[in-house]
Amino acid sequence: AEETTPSKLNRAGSLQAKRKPEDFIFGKVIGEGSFSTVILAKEVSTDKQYAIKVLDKQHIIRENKAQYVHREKSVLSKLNHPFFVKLYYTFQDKDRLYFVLSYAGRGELLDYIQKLGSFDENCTRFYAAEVVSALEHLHGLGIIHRDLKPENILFNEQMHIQITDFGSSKILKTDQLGEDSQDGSQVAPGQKRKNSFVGTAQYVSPEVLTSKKAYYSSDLWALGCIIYQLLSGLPPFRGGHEYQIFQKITKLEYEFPEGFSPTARDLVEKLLVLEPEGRLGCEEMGGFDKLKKHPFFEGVDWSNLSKQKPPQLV
Ligand SMILES: NC(=O)c1nn(CC2CCNCC2)c2c1CCc1cnc(N=C3C=CCC=C3)nc1-2
Repeated sequence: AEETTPSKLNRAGSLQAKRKPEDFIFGKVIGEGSFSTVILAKEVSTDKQYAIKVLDKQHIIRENKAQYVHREKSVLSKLNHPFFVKLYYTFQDKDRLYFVLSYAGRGELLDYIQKLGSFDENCTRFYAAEVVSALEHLHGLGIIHRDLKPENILFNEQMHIQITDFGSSKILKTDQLGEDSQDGSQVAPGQKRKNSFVGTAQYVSPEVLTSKKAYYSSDLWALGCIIYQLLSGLPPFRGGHEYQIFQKITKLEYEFPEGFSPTARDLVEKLLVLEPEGRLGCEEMGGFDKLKKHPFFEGVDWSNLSKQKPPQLV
């Protein structure tokens, strides 16, 4: 009998044929991870472009990374928000796993910062607001990104952000009663845990460096670094070598360039706080509502950012 294509229920609960590699024409490589390659691909039947993350099964097993792959898939499957890359399909063949993700065609925020030198206040306000809105959604799902940086903030064709790369994210709580889905150990909601992962030097928070604990507010620290970098062109903590950067972070050794606006400075100073519970936007400091009310965000309409026309990047 002819082989029937296996099918499964999609998000909307309708039957969906399982995709297979032959359904796509693979093009250029757009990203390389330690155990994944991201390839631009076109679906033959729809002509739609996707970013397909291809993972080698043997390599994942050899490097004992299966738990990270499961975590990334479970995080991506939970995420259904305009400011995150979307996971459409997953399938596998004998040697590889395939994650079919939305393609953010306008590339990385980092490229625009480097091309323009820095963003003006209006563009910084808009895109910082999109990142805040994205973090509010992510933390609301009990997920920490843990490696937020301008390279992982992409733009779609409409120039709205698409946050990506959840290979190093952490699920602090699932919908069940605080059970941590990765290894089944019980983690009370909001409680922190020992972790092996450390983010990218310039954006890693002091607590991850000293106690290896992941907090929701570790992403707020990264937000502070990103806002500083949007307005000044460079991240606040810099150095020739990682240990020099780490030293400056743990000693909160950074300064503002001439002309940095006082309102923006006040916001960055409220995010780059050594104690995680002291950062504007964390629960202990009034949560995201308090952060969204900061004077720097005056005039932002938080209700429909993804529907607004982004300011022209100048
Ligand atoms: N690791 C990933 O999941 C991933 N990696 N990339 C490419 C990386 C390139 C370096 N900076 C971080 C992203 C992607 C994804 C998800 C899905 C995804 C969707 N669209 C793009 N688009 C790009 C367009 C131009 C240049 C780079 C990426 N890229 C990705």
